[in-house]
Amino acid sequence: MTPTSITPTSISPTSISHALVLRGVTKTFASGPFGRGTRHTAVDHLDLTVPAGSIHAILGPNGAGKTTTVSMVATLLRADSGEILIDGVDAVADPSAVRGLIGVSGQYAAVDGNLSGFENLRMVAQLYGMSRREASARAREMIDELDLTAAADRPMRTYSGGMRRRLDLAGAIINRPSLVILDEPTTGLDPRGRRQIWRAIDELTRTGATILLTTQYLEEADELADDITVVHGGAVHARGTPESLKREFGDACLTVELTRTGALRHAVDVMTTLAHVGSGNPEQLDEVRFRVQVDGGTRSAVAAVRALDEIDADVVDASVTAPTLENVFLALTEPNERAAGEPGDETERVDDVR
Ligand SMILES: Nc1ncnc2c1ncn2[C@@H]1O[C@H](COP(=O)(O)OP(=O)(O)OP(=O)(O)O)[C@@H](O)[C@H]1O
Repeated sequence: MTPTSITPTSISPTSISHALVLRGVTKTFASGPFGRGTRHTAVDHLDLTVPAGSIHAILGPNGAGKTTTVSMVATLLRADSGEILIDGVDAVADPSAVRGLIGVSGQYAAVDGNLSGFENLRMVAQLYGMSRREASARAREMIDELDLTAAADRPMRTYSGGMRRRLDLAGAIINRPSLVILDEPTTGLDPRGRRQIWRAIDELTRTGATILLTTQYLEEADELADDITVVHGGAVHARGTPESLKREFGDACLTVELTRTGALRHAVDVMTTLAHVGSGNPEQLDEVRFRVQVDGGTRSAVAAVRALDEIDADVVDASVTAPTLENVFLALTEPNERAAGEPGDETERVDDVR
């Protein structure tokens, strides 16, 4: 993974090369027969900048507009308005030029199930205009890189889900695109299959490729992404590095275990009075444990434990867990989104971005 850290507004257009720029991109769909019903805005004035060679993840709940966004970047859908630039080429005005610059996952896995993985890839390479010899060499190279050597000459219909995904990824990158678009590349894979794809994606960035990724798996974004944009209702809600988002929007959690005679109810009542030191509402986990968010990290965890000590609560164990991207996701996409604090150095709220 490239250790790039960006602050979108702090990057001057000349200071860094952007593989992908979206400005004010909007897409609406009409409902009802013949598209005559009400219009629904799937993507709403979306701005995004992705530095060359980095991995950018778009996160959001179902229906947030992720697939619509990547489909517009992939020239599979036309934006209603706004600008999409890939390596400086306008995807709306010149989609065919852009198609030579991008690779899109999900399009190659089922080319022909009776052909072997190698034959499928060679065919895709030839479709990109490579000679048969060049296509064969490139297909073999991809097969080896994606760990498919042993199965290369078997009919593709015998491949497992994970192998198909890797073959699909090989098809998406066989033409050495500068921007690779991966829409939920590991959905449905088991943990081993997922990790194999992660390794392949990581390897890909070493060749200088830029990756735009959507995923439902927060640990996937955490593992792979240099930067994350959280979208909700078609608009950007926040963006930053995984770490800056966790710092800004995720809360650490204090879990406390008392002895059986440790007066849990009383302890929980005391916790509810500690909002002034950054504790949230305590949640009772069982008859001896409760959990409470501690906005102020260690400081509020220490204050909480002190308060328990003052009431002789018989604490057996108290541990603080670091915020996760899941906390961030939930905080930013819940229906009554909490009023998040001021943006940190590396994290932006949508109001700051537009
Ligand atoms: N072709 C279409 N016609 C009408 N509405 C559409 C169409 N495609 C998407 N939408 C709507 O646009 C919104 C965004 O959909 P999109 O598929 O981009 O979301 P998503 O974030 O990818 O969701 P998911 O995680 O469920 O795949 C949704 O409300 C969806 O119903």
